[in-house]
Amino acid sequence: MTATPAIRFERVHKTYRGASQPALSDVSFDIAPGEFFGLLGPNGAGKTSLISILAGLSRADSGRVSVLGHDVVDDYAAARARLGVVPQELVFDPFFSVRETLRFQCGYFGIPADERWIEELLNELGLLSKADANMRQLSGGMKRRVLVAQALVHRPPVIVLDEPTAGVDVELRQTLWQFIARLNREQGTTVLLTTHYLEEAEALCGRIGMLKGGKLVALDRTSALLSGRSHQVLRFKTDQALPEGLDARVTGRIAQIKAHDAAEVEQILARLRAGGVTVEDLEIGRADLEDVFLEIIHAEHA
Ligand SMILES: Nc1ncnc2c1ncn2[C@@H]1O[C@H](COP(=O)(O)OP(=O)(O)OP(=O)(O)O)[C@@H](O)[C@H]1O
Repeated sequence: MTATPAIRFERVHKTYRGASQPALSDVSFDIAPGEFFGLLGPNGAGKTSLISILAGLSRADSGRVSVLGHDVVDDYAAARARLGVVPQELVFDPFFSVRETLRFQCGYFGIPADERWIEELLNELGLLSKADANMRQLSGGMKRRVLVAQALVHRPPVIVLDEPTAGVDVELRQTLWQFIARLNREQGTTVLLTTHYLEEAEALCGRIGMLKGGKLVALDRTSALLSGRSHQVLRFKTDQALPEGLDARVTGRIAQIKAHDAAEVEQILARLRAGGVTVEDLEIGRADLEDVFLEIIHAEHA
């Protein structure tokens, strides 16, 4: 018998009132207990809609979603108790202190406040010095740390993070990921993450699903997604315009061009030379998740 999935999405459909296109269309996949799973997709792909349905904040038109076997509609309280959700938006009661906010959250789940765990969360997330400050006195980054602590205070076996590092500084990103990775490794906590930082997803997630226009267009182990790309990527800096017909991705001064083998690398370099393009800091690397992502998202029939 296979284990009950930590999260199961079964044929989930959702069309918002007045919308011409469905936000989610027949989305089905499972996340196993203990997985670190990344949900990726461009703006408007449906990631937040799917997470809102999972968290019981919104209803699917059809299909089912469950958390450790508990349906998020029919068995809402049991499903919600097993889930820790870090939402994208910062919403708080400004009159509570950080510590009160965390205690209050325990009350919401009908469990007594576990003071030792609250101290540990405050410590791990760098919030100890702010524990008695009112929420309204905190910076945006500090508020985001509280959101994470709030999601974890009832020790959920499954945590969902919706773009937790959008607009946060490098230090918080590192603190947050070290802590979440440790929960995943040591306690077997299942993690579902959405992010626009593909290097984060590549570093952390064992498996990745990609949504596009409300449909699941890729679902595989991160290593398989990366190794499935046989090509390499030429990266360099230049101030000049590239010759016509070179399929390059250009970001500011940095250009990236796909090459399938050494001969193609030679050809590309020859064309750049012939076009009078001076290149700096040339390197040849393997395709990264961003290349895979762009390839899948831009695939005509995906
Ligand atoms: N409350 C709503 N009412 C109407 N349409 C909505 C609502 N929420 C989302 N949508 C639409 O549903 C689609 C999916 O949006 P969703 O926010 O789920 O995407 P996303 O992948 O989370 O995007 P982002 O990366 O920008 O956060 C979009 O077309 C969006 O405009």
